[in-house]
Amino acid sequence: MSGAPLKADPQRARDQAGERQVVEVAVGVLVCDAGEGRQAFLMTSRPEGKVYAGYWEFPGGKLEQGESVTEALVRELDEELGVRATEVQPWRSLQVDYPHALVNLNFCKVLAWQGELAMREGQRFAWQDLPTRVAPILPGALPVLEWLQAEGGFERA
Ligand SMILES: Nc1nc2c([nH]c(=O)n2[C@H]2C[C@H](O)[C@@H](COP(=O)(O)OP(=O)(O)OP(=O)(O)O)O2)c(=O)[nH]1
Repeated sequence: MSGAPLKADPQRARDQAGERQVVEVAVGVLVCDAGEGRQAFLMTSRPEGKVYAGYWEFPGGKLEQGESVTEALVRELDEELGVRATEVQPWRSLQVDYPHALVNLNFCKVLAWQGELAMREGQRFAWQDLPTRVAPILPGALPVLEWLQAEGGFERA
């Protein structure tokens, strides 16, 4: 990853500015076949009680001690969605400077999983294509939409 972090909500003060550790996060873009050569991707809303509650994002969460990105993502997808990811492809990374934390987002494409989706944290979910129909979207999820747009295949019929 190169360049300055994306600064979210720049008008707000930063917590513990100067002594911040980078928090590693594993994020999954679940992709499914939407027919006629098109694809769709899964977005979920942030549960109550978390920062940016109600904002739409991609499922995932912070790495625990000793975990790899893939291990953390498999665990988070099980905890949040009740599925077992079986094909995880590391994709892009991005640093975001939020008022609450400095995070390094490790985005992976999730191309296969076992089990039915079950929102275990009371979140909402929506299969999306481009342009998306959900709002508001978390600042650190917005760049993903540009990357998907650039790749093509996710536009609405
Ligand atoms: N899951 C996810 N997190 C994202 C995305 N974009 C983005 O900036 N983030 C940020 C928001 C949070 O600061 C951080 C993820 O932390 P989190 O609080 O959701 O993680 P967690 O599930 O491990 O939470 P917890 O156990 O501490 O409650 O990454 C995204 O698309 N998905």
